[in-house]
Amino acid sequence: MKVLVTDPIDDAGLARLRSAGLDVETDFDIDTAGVLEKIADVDAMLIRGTEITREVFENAPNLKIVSRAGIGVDNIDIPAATDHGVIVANAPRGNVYAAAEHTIGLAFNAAKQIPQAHMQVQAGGWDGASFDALELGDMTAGIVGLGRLGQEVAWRLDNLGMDLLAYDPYLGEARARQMGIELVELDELLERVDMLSVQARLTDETRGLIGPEEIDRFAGDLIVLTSRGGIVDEPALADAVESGEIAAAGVDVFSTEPPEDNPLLDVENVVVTPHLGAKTHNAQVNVAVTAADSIISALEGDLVQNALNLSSTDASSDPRTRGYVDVAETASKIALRLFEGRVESIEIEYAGDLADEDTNLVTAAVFNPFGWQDVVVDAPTRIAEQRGIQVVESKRRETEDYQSLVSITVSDGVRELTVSGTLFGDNEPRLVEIDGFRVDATPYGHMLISRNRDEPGVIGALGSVFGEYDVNIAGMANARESIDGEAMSVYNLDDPVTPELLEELESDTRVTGVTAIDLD
Ligand SMILES: NC(=O)C1=CN([C@@H]2O[C@H](COP(=O)(O)OP(=O)(O)OC[C@H]3O[C@@H](n4cnc5c(N)ncnc54)[C@H](O)[C@@H]3O)[C@@H](O)[C@H]2O)C=CC1
Ligand SMILES: O=C(O)C(=O)COP(=O)(O)O
Repeated sequence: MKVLVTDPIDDAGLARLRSAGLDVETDFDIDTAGVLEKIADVDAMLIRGTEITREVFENAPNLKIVSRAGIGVDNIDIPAATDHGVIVANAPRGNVYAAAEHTIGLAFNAAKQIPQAHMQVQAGGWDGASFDALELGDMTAGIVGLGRLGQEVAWRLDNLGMDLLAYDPYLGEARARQMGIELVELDELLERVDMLSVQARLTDETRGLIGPEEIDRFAGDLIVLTSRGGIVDEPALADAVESGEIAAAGVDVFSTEPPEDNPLLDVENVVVTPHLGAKTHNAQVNVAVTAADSIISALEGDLVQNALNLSSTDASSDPRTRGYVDVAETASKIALRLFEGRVESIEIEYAGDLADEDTNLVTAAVFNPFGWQDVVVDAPTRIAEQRGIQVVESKRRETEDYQSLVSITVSDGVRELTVSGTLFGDNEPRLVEIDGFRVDATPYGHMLISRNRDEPGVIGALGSVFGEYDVNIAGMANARESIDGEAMSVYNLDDPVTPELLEELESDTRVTGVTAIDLD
């Protein structure tokens, strides 16, 4: 069977593949177009940064796995892989220490202006007074994204004597407390910390998370970026360091790599490195071997420990639960978007016929919308609990109205919110309860959920606002608590919801809340 390797990896990984009897082709100069030319007879791909688009999966009839020798998988279209039954796997642990050390290295280099001083001395200069170094030990650091890498960075900063805060919407408070870290909202973090360290993964949610407004709000001196470009606005950061509002920055990752015309490259107090975080010998061996092992497991039909998606071949292996994988993921995504607290626990209830089935894959799907890199096919509950989120799974045979029902309840210990879904007729997903409202909504595409006072004219008024913004309503489900009480409307829209449209809907005093959710 043929494995195509499109990025340089340590020889240990290549040797592993060859010793398993696989035919290994390496082509490190290849781009996505080149992949398309070669992919027809390829069974597995081992990659790092090569972009793997939907088109690749569409033209790869034999492909079973794309294995990433590294952590970030933002270069792979995972939903497309899942649609085509292709497993996506990464190497989640192999380079974390290397990347954490690099983060600390960058922090010191930027704070102490070491590269600038080095260049001065090499050029014959000797003017220590021209540098204005920062001291890390007295600082409070704020970590955005307290996952594996964020936690390794936190541990090292803690040992330098720094106080620590973090922003991470998918981590339980108790877990952070165990590490001596205070979890706060992003705005508070920006106002309270001296050093900002960004270790979140790049997702639709984190892209542009730290934009010009957030850079402006940041009251500290130092920013370090080592997870992915695109999370922090580069021109705004460059301006802030150039003008001295922020003393220094250390940047390993860029929105486009290699960076082209990137303003960060022109600012003296921004120390840059060429995505160097993982490039230690140990890390390179680790990730190459892990990625190769995943390929061998997949091609031998064994469980792939580091699989990140529920490939449709797995999900379809049991037609009784297949449809519920999507229902559960959607219900979980909607619950997370609507819930206003921090999720400390999650209850997954299976009722009706589904209670008799093996629901492991359905449970794993519940965690897909959480912003974690490791999506938990193997042991979803254990991984959630490692992140400080309690999981309660329950099953009951009886349901009032449905053959099967999956209900997801998220809670912060005080408030809770439930979303329930089922399959109708020909496996058609339906949402039947959202936060106490009984609805009959089809989850797909651009959705908007509004809560409003149950008064005449409100729905018409909202409809006119959609019209004004040229957004067509494809479907709508309405539910209410009681006459004159609160009502909920769930819209399917042909067009995406813009921030301006949201603002206008919210400006109607009869509307108590609107949430836009994109499902594909
Ligand atoms: N510079 C380099 O060479 C390296 C970079 N990386 C990057 O680091 C990233 C993180 O890796 P891990 O920590 O292993 O992944 P992880 O999945 O363990 O951690 C990511 C964390 O981000 C959090 N998160 C998700 N959405 C968020 C949001 N909206 N706001 C704040 N936090 C959010 C998650 O809850 C999670 O705790 C990888 O995705 C990869 O892109 C990893 C290794 C080397
Ligand atoms: O593992 C990751 O996500 C990294 O960013 C490091 O990987 P790379 O050096 O780009 O292969």
